[in-house]
Amino acid sequence: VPVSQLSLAAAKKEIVPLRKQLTQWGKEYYEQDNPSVEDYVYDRAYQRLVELETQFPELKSADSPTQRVGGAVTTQLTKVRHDIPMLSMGDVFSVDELMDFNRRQQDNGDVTVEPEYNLELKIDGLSLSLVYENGKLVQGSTRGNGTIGEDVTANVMTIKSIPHELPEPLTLEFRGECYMPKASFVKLNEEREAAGLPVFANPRNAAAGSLRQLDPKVTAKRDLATFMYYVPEYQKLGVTTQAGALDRMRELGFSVNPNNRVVHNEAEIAAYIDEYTAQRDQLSYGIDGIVEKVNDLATENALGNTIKVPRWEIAYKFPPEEQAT
Ligand SMILES: NC(=O)c1cc2c(N)ncc(C(N)=O)c2s1
Repeated sequence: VPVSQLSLAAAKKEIVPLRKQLTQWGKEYYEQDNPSVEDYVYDRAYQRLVELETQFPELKSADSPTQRVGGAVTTQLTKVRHDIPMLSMGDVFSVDELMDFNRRQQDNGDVTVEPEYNLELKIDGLSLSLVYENGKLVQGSTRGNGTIGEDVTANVMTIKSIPHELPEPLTLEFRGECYMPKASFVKLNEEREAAGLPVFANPRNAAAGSLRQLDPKVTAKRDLATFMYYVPEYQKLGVTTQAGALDRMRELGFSVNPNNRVVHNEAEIAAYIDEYTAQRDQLSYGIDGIVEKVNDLATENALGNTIKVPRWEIAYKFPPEEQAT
């Protein structure tokens, strides 16, 4: 039933169990790296809760999953505060919705947004922050709940694609995705099966479970990989566009996904989405969508973020894959 046709009583009846269900799923996803439902199930339920709370603000409650970015952080790893929050992203599920987002973004009233976007693959892993001081890697951390993450410095030191030292003495944070290649995931689960250990449900959980280890020697054996994609203080890189920032990260020795593309209109956006929807199964790593970013970084800065998500980037999520029988 559309939220607009619900009575307050009916909304209350629906919102309570929905909130409990999302809190439970959130715990599984953020704390146990073992969600019991596909992302799209969670996303759809979350969207419904947002609609209900928007239509009936008197039903909003501080402990609602919509009032927190990400889940709670509960592991023995030490905590790290992200001075610049690691935000999640808004989602859209169709090209039409994506075009609506772009139109609203351009009609925002005070920031002129040139229709030039950088499209990137949305890697199915977990967010990673790397901090360098004078070109040396000093800290690695997870997103956690967006403000408080977990320190995984010793673990990231074992990941081959992460440079310990940059060719320039930069003091800067770099963000990206830590993921496990599909082939490594299959091999790891075969080994775990043979050893009578519980298997991981998907590569994302395997990456999260492998990165958030207390023992770096375990991480070292897990064949983790990275694609770096964002520099919060991009001004220090001497670039003006997101595409330029990716090139600079390649120059610095980071692993950066090669499939980004600068586009200027709906046809090019739709073509990119079709291309990678078709290629999804052939890629050696998991992707669950596309990330569209405003290419001009000054514009990105001017647009800024809402309390929970950036205004300058959006995720287009693929329809769920048919589960392999
Ligand atoms: N802001 C986020 O939560 C992002 C999440 C992701 C992801 N999982 N994969 C790729 C990108 C990208 N290329 O920007 C982003 S951005």
